[in-house]
Amino acid sequence: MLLRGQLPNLLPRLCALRPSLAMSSATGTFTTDQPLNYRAGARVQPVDGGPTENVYEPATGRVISKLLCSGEKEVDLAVQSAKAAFKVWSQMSGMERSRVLLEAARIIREQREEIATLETINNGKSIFEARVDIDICWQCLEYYAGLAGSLAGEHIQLPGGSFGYTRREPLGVCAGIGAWNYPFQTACWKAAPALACGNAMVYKPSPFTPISVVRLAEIFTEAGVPKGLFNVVQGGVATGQFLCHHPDVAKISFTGSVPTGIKIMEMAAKGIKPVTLELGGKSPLIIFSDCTLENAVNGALMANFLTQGEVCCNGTRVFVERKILDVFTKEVVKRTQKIKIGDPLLEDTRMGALINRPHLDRVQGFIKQAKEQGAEVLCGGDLYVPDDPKLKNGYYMRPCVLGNCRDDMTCVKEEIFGPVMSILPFDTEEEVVERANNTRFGLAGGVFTRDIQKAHRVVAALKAGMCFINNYNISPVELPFGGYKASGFGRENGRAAMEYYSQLKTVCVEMGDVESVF
Ligand SMILES: NC(=O)C1=CN([C@@H]2O[C@H](COP(=O)(O)OP(=O)(O)OC[C@H]3O[C@@H](n4cnc5c(N)ncnc54)[C@H](O)[C@@H]3O)[C@@H](O)[C@H]2O)C=CC1
Ligand SMILES: C[N+](C)(C)CCCC(=O)O
Repeated sequence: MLLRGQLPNLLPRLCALRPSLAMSSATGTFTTDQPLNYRAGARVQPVDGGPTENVYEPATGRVISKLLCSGEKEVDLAVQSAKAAFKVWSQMSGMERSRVLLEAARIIREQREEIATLETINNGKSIFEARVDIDICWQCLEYYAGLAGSLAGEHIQLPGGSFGYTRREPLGVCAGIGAWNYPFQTACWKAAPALACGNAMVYKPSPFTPISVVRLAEIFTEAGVPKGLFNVVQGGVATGQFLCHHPDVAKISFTGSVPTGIKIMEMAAKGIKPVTLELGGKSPLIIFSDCTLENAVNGALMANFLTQGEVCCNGTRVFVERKILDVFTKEVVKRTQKIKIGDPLLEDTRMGALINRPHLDRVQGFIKQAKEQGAEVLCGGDLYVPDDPKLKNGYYMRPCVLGNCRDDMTCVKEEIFGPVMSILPFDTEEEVVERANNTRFGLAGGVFTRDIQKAHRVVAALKAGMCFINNYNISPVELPFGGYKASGFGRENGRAAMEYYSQLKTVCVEMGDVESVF
């Protein structure tokens, strides 16, 4: 096999030693040479594996696997495998599909520690957070299992005893393309509603985080989906393009950056395919002086520092009413300085490593530019070098709070996708709503206040798809999630997602004779 010999120290082969993974894994030990594509119910190497990419452990900078990018032939085989499984799965009742999805949820729950560990090793986020991510995944599958049985149309009476009815039908083979910040979760958010509606899926994770999604594919098979219902192709731009252009792909659900989202939409336009786009953001978090300060501070930390700040819906523009600017800022800085950075597999770590060196450099570049434009670094922003020698090549930085910010600064306008919070004072509600909406993005927004009328008034005025009152960045799977404006369209989670993975057929039934015009 191609990978044998390329990675001399392949022990422990944790994927192979599954049940004991959680116990035996430590930062700096994991490697795998298992194939990372999944097709027709099994791990496979791509038939036309193109360029090889290194897969890294962000905590140490070590290569943990090699990725073979799938070519056009492999993508086609995955789509054909999905097409065959779709024939079986789409004919099953919602209740039958529900049982399989519930079993998948159960297995994820059972293997929570193992999956969270894989996620931490490949993404760099803390194990504490990864466990929460995995909990959201099984909850998502449970939720859509619950909805699968109630997918139904309407009956509409027409004159003379005639009637019509609608059927909610699956679309066919759906393509899922994901980013690297929530690898397993993004796949679940797409697969759960897609499969509940009777679709099949070919999923392409980010080439930076290819590892955990293959476990999801194995779990679906173990749970009893027809072989080929959920396939994984690995690769970057070219593989994604083959998938989007494939004539048998009926829908594309994409999570990633705005520029790629535009390309996805262009490709979808050529094939008249529906798309769901979950894109970037630069969301506002508005702190009024009548808030509960401790909650607002906690909310600001939640809004900025989960997953090293690599979160699309982060509230990175923190607008603070001037009256409490000093006390809020002091408290936020104090709490930010206390965040424990380091080995993400340690229980008490709360911030791990950023995804890779180029991204860390990019985030550092934003901070440098912010300083040049007049922002003041109130804390952090510099590289963090852990004491543990095995972590010395990891991609760490200290979470950063920027003061003295203005709306026209780059750090306030552009998505940084790193642990960088910008604090902006405001004086009136009217002013802050206008400034909050003055962005091309519209993914999320938040408000902290004890005045319920003001809270509802402000979120009603925010041009954003996901708004929080007195909290931030929690993810109940029952609630639809998605953006306004350049942050995309379509929704994941909640009942709404069922709309985006099904199509409506109308059947008009004549009970009398045909009255012809001719
Ligand atoms: N709204 C949301 O739910 C989320 C949005 N994001 C956004 O994603 C970005 C960071 O993620 P990245 O992986 O760097 O984004 P990206 O846009 O570079 O890549 C996302 C995915 O698209 C694939 N891809 C890239 N070019 C493609 C092409 N031409 N055709 C088909 N596929 C292609 C990549 O391989 C990857 O799997 C941030 O802007 C962030 O805001 C990230 C997570 C969630
Ligand atoms: C889970 N949550 C809400 C923190 C983030 C989900 C969206 C993303 O993939 O960035």
